[in-house]
Amino acid sequence: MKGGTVRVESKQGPYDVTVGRGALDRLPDLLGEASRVAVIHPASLGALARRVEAMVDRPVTLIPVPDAEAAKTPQVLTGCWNALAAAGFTRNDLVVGVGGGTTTDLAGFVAASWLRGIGYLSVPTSVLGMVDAAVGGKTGINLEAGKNLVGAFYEPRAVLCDLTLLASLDASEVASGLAEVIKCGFIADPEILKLATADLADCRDVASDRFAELVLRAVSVKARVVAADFTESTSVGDQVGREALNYGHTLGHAIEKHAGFTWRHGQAISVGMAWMARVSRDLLGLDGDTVELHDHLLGGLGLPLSYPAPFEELRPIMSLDKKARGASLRLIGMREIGRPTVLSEPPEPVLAAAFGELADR
Ligand SMILES: NC(=O)c1ccc[n+]([C@@H]2O[C@H](COP(=O)([O-])OP(=O)(O)OC[C@H]3O[C@@H](n4cnc5c(N)ncnc54)[C@H](O)[C@@H]3O)[C@@H](O)[C@H]2O)c1
Ligand SMILES: O=C(O)C(=O)C[C@@H](O)[C@H](O)[C@H](O)COP(=O)(O)O
Ligand SMILES: [Zn+2]
Repeated sequence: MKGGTVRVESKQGPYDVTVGRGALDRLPDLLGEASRVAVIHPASLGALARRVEAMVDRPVTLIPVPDAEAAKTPQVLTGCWNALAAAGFTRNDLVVGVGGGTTTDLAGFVAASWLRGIGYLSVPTSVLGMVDAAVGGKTGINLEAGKNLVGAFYEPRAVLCDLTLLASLDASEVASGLAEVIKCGFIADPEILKLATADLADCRDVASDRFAELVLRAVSVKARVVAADFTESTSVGDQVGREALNYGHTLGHAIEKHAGFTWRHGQAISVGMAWMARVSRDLLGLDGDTVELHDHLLGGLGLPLSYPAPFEELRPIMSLDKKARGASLRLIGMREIGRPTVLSEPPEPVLAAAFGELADR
């Protein structure tokens, strides 16, 4: 399998996510009525941004932004708004986000907020961007206080996942994106876990058929989940909607904040999933083999399974998680593979002990 198209039928959809080598060639057909196009990209991907500019037959404003989480700040957001104002962007114009998940989160929010919403086209260039961040309409920025605290649900008109763009990505970035793929396997698609178990090295090869199938499967999981619960509002009792995609993220986001946003998102949620597997074993009866499978797959992909800080320093940060309600912590746990569930007000000693177990491995 070398690629394919997944349709996202969300509340603001429908739109297509095109996965494959050469997917970027579709871009000129997706410009619609735009009089102008802004290309928001990390400065380090300037050559790619200029390649996109050359594909556009109308005025283009290139907006370079910092790399990684440094892009997701109020200051950078303001800089993007000012660039659109200077170039006279109007309601029919288009923002194109070209970059990893940090860039597409930022660019999507620029599009969502400029004139209360203009067209947005997403060109993710990292594994994580393709399998998760660019799909499903969560856009936004971080604050000093924590991850993704300001943003909007705002869908793109299309997502172009050109697998050839991944050739220049570091191995650690590939692994970071695969953490979200493994997450999709645990919450909704056991075939992902089988594909990964069969050949972990092949999973990390962005030119392999196995890799392309993993991307498509993860995008399909995300499309199904957001179609059923776009604004993350249908979890009832221990039944879980879009919040399932947050498996491993309560601790993961706390680690990112604690590390001053120097840890990659995928690395942080890897620790978060290893932790949640243990919490789920202790509180939801998840079997030991599935806990082991977390360690085997995540560790085997080169992802971390522990974080070097006392749990007491991470726990207060977790209270700012979007799933929390008032003083009550709500986690996404798992009863078995494919059966995520909401875990409300989990006993604190269990949380601390599970974290200690990771350090002792
Ligand atoms: N909106 C969502 O639903 C959603 C989902 C998952 C993650 N996220 C967010 O996504 C972000 C993480 O995304 P990420 O892991 O892509 O990080 P990133 O955007 O920081 O990209 C990782 C690094 O790879 C570089 N890079 C990107 N594409 C490249 C390429 N083709 N060649 C060489 N280098 C390249 C980037 O410049 C950066 O240095 C986090 O902020 C996370 O919170 C959002
Ligand atoms: O799309 C979703 O919903 C997710 O939760 C996907 C996550 O992988 C992603 O990291 C997302 O940005 C987390 O969002 P947040 O609402 O917890 O900030
Ligand atoms: Zn994530």
